[in-house]
Formats: sequence, structure tokens, C-alpha cells
Amino acid sequence: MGQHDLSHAVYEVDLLAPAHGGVCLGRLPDGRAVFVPFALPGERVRVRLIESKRTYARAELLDVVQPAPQRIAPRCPHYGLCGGCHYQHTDYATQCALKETILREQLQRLAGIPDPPLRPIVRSPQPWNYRNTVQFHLDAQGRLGYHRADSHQVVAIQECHLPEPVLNQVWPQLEFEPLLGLERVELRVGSGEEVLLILESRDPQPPEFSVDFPLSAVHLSPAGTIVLAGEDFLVMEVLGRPFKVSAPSFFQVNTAQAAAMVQHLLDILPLTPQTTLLDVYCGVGLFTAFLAPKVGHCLGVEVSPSACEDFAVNLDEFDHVALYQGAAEEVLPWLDVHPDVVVVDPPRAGMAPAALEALIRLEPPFLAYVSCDPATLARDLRQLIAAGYRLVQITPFDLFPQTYHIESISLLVRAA
Ligand SMILES: C[S@@+](CC[C@H](N)C(=O)[O-])C[C@H]1O[C@@H](n2cnc3c(N)ncnc32)[C@H](O)[C@@H]1O
Repeated sequence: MGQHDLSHAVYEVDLLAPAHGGVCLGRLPDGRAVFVPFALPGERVRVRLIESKRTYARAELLDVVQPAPQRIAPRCPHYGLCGGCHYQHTDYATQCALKETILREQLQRLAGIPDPPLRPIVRSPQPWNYRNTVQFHLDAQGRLGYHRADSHQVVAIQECHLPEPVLNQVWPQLEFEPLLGLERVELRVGSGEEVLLILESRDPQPPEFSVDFPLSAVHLSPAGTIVLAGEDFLVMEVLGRPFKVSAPSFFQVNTAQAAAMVQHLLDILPLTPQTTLLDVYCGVGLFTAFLAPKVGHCLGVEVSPSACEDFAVNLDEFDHVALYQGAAEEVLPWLDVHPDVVVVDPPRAGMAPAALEALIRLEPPFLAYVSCDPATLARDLRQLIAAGYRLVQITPFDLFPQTYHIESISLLVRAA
């Protein structure tokens, strides 16, 4: 609490630009930046400060005094309270335009690229009901909900417009006893509409639940995986190719957009039978499976034991594919290969410094950086550019409509 702590002070501000994180930038009377959620550039809004720092403040939206023409009524009654969606107050075309603007701004300001070679965003074919997976938390009464924005408090929900329709048939039927100690309840749907329920807790004892729907169910705890019903995996199909995805393994949540990203990698990467390809953070082998047939030699790096097991099944037909199980920051420094093409697809935190440094030492001529966070992408691009790489193009893919998340694929080439 310093001299700038003006918590609860109310202001009327004009919003100037969208910013990363689902907020809009305005200026307080003292010139400091203020970030406001659920608003649009060009709007005049009344806000109350919730955090006040020396150089910036964060505020909650009280009223929209002058709305932007792009403002629409949100579809969901939980919008604004539930932390899952950030852009339901505007149409899908505007959401996509906001994401392009934000990505450009992050690349300019954080990566130091004055004129980023940004391609148009690839829109999600479904702006609603596109998620093949959904993760809930339980409130004290055992009801399913999501975290409130910026909080771990659970908002029980009655409807959600992001999961695929099958998931929306199943989750309202799930019933749990109160205070079960479950950390997460996840539902996934496979390409054959089979449903997998994943219950996560620290307690090794599987919880009781009831549902009137044929599904597979597993319990994940530090003690391991217990199959409660059916299988412990799903089959996800992308571009006609099936992928085994076990309960703890990562898979892209928007299947149609996963296919678009695979196709984009096939289009932009120079792959020949002489190419050595390295796929870092390869998961269950989504990208590797489509790129491997084009190259002479292929290596994957992945830390999750479950994803590695799935990778071995999914890429079993290829003799020229090898997998290193371990953290990229531990595997890459010891790798004795000279890849021609590298694909990296790190988690939101971006690449660990040791992984990025080791990657630069491998000197791949071509690098595709698949990112789900523009800020950590920009940070890593700055280092790659300093090491002699040039950003040739970057294409955003909207994997997460109604939310602020921005996926993108950057193509970099190394100066000779
Ligand atoms: C965004 S996912 C991408 C997976 C895959 N490319 C796909 O599209 O399905 C990131 C993957 O990196 C793995 N991972 C996370 N941290 C890692 C690390 N330090 N080293 C290697 N893999 C890691 C995760 O288990 C996950 O499978």
C-alpha cells in the first residue's frame, strides 16, 4: 500500500487500445495506464480501481458510458463473473481483429520487431462449442464450476457455450458429493463422440460420482492412474489420422484448428527426404506424424511419460522416428544432431532459457515456433533474432474464440 494506492477510486476513462489478457488500455487523469476488462477500444467507461501501482492500474468495469458499435450482448449469463471468457461482448470478426492488433503490438514492443510480417488470423470454423475438452472445479456443494477471473473462487455454472455439444449433454448430469477434495474434473470427447471423464485429486482414493451416460472414467492422483470405467484414453482424429490420447496427455482443444495448424506447417516448412526434423514439445506426436513421411530422419522431445507412450503408439509405423523422453532444457544441450528444420510448441511459459540457448547452438536453418502466448513468444523471438534468426512470417490461429488466448505459428530462418 503506497501513496498510489487509490483502491476503489472511480473514474470515467476513454479506452484507447486492446491489450494482452482480454483488457483495454485507457489513461487515468494522472497519465498512468489503466487496464479495463470486458470493454472495447473507442468506448468511454466508468471504472473502479482494483489495483494501483506507480506506473499503471487495473480496474473493474462499472458501466459503459458510450459503447462501441461492435458491442453486443453476451450469450452466456455467467459472462463477466466466470473467468473463462473475455470477448463475448463483441462479435467474432472484432475478436479476431483484436487478436491481430494485440499480437502485432506484443511483437513490436516485446520482440523489438517494428513491422511484424503478420498474416491474417485463421478463424475457427466454430466460434462456439468448439472445445473437445473442458475442465471444471467443484464448489463447496459439489457443483461444477469455473474459477472467477483472477481468483480461485469457484463460480457454479448452469451453462457454457464453449464445449462441443456432446460434452454439454454430459456435464450437467454429473453429480458429486460435497467436499470431495477433487482438484479438477475434466471431460474430453473423442472423434467417435466417446467421452472420457478425468477426476484429479491429491487423495489416492478414487471419489464417488454418478452419471447416466456411457463414458470412460479415470482417477489421476500422485499415486497413479486408476481406471474407473471403460478405457484410459480417447482416439482423436486429425486430417483422417487417429491419435491415441491418454488421460494425462496434452491434446489441442480445438480439433478443426489443430488440422489447420498441421496443414500450415506442411505448407511453410521445406521438407525433403534429406531433411532431419526435430519436433520439441511434441506431445502425442500430432505434428510429427504428418511431417515424418516427408523427411529422412525425425526426432521428438517430450517430457510427459504418458504423451511419450502415446507417441510410441501413434508413430509406430515409422522406422526413422526417434523420441527423447525428458525436459527440452535437459535433452537439447546433449543432442548430437544438426537438424535442418525444428518445430517447437512449448507450453504457455515459452521455452526455458537453457532450452532456447541449446536450440540456438544447434543452428537449425529453419524454425517453426508454435505458441499459445504472445508475450512469451515475443520474449523468445527477441533472443532468436539477436542470435541471427529472421522472422519470415507469423500466422495467428484462433483456437480459443470468446477468450483472449492467441495461438500462432512463426517461421524463422537463420542468416547464412
Ligand atoms: C502445447 S503442448 C504441444 C504438444 C504437441 N505439439 C501438439 O500439438 O499436440 C506442449 C507439450 O510440451 C510438453 N512439455 C511441457 N514442458 C516440457 C519441457 N520442459 N520439455 C519437453 N516437453 C515439455 C507437454 O507435456 C506438452 O505435451
